[in-house]
Amino acid sequence: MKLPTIKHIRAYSMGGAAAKVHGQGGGDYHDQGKDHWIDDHIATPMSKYEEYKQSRQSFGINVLGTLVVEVEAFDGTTGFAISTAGTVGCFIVEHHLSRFVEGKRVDQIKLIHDQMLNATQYYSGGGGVVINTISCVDLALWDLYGKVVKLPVYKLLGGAVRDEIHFYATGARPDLAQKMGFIGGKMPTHWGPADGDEGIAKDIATLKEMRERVGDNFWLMFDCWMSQDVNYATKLAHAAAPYKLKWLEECFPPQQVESYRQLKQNMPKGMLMTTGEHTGTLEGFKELSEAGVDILQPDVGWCGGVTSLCEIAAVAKSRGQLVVPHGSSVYSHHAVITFTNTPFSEMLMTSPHADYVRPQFDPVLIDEPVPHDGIITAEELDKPGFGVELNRECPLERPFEH
Ligand SMILES: C[C@H](O)[C@H](O)CC(=O)C(=O)O
Ligand SMILES: [Mg+2]
Repeated sequence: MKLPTIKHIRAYSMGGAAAKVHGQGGGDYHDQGKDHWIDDHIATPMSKYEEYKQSRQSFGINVLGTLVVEVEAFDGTTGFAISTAGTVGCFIVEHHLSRFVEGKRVDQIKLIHDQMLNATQYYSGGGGVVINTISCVDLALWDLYGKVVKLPVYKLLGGAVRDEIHFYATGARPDLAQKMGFIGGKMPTHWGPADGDEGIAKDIATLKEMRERVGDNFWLMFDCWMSQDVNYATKLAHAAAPYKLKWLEECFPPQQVESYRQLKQNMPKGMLMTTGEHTGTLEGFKELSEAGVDILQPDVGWCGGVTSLCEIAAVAKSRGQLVVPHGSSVYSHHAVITFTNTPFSEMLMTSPHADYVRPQFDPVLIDEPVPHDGIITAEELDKPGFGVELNRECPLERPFEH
C-alpha cells in the first residue's frame, strides 16, 4: 500500500482565557461551569492563599482551554486530536511544529515526534504547554495513520492484550461510582498543610464515611494534586490506613522527586504511592520510577502523546511497576489495552455531581466511548484511528494560520 504524505496541519482552540465561550469542558476538562465537584475547594499548591482556596478557576486552572489539531493527507483523509493548550498551542503548531509534519508520510510518526521534541528543547522546559501541544500533534498523527490504513490505533500498536478495560472513577462520589459498576473511586483531598491536623481530620472523616458506604472491598484513593509536603502526606497516609486507602496520589509537584522517595519510605506497608500526570519527559518518569512510585500516571495528552506513553510504559515495566494513565479517554484506551502492565484504567467523572457517566471530553468528540458497568471492550475500539470524530458545532476558533 502506497501511503500518502501530509498536506496540511491546522490548530483550533476552544474555551480558555482568550475565548468568548467558557465552561464547556472539552480538552481542558477543568474548564467546567459553576457548581462542579472539580472546582469545589480542592487542595492545591495555591491553597495556602486564602483567596485562591475555594476555586481552582480563581487562580486560572482553566486559562489554557482546548487545543484541537487537525492533519490532512494528500489523499483527503483527515485525523485530529485534542488536548489542553488552547491559543498558546495553536501558535506553536501553526508557526513552529507544522514544518516537521507537512510533507512527511503518514507513517513517519516517530521521526516527527523526535524532531518536535528536539526542536522545542530551547523553550519547552521539559514539559508544560509545549509538551501538551506536541502530544496533541502526535495523537492527531496516530489518528490520521489509523484512518488511512483503516485500522484502530491499538492494532497499529501491536494489538490488545485483554478483551476489556476495567475502570475506576475519579470524582466526589465513590459511593455512586460503585453503583455504576466501577472497581474503585478516587476522591480529591480538600485540605492541605495550611490546615494542619484539622485538615487531615476532615479528609479522613470523608474517607471514613465513604468506606462505610462502599464496604471493605471497593477501592478508595486520595488525589492530592501537588498540595502537600512530606510530613503532611506521611501523617495523612497513616491516618488513612485503617480505612484501607489503596493509594495516595500526586502529593507533591513533579520535580520534587526526593519528596516522593522519602514518602515511599514513610508510608504504611501495602499502601501505594502514585504520580505522573504533570510530568512531561521520559527522563522525569525514569526518576519517579527510580524513586519507588508504584503506579506511573502519565497523561497521554500531556506527556508526549501515544509515542511517549509507550516508552513510559516500558520504563515502568522494567521495574515491575504499573502504568495507569491519567484519564484522557480514547487516547488512553487505545494504548493501555496493548500494555501488559495496565490492569485497569481511570475514568474522570465530568458530570457536575459525579452522579452519571459523561464522556470526559464532552462536547468535542463525537462517539466518545464511555464505560458501561465500569467496562469498555476492545470491540468498542474497533474503528479506524481513535474511532472518534470532531464535533464541528463546538465554538472552535483558528487564531493563527501559516
Ligand atoms: C481531581 C483532581 O484534582 C484532578 O482534577 C484530576 C486528577 O488529578 C486525576 O484524575 O487524577
Ligand atoms: Mg491525579
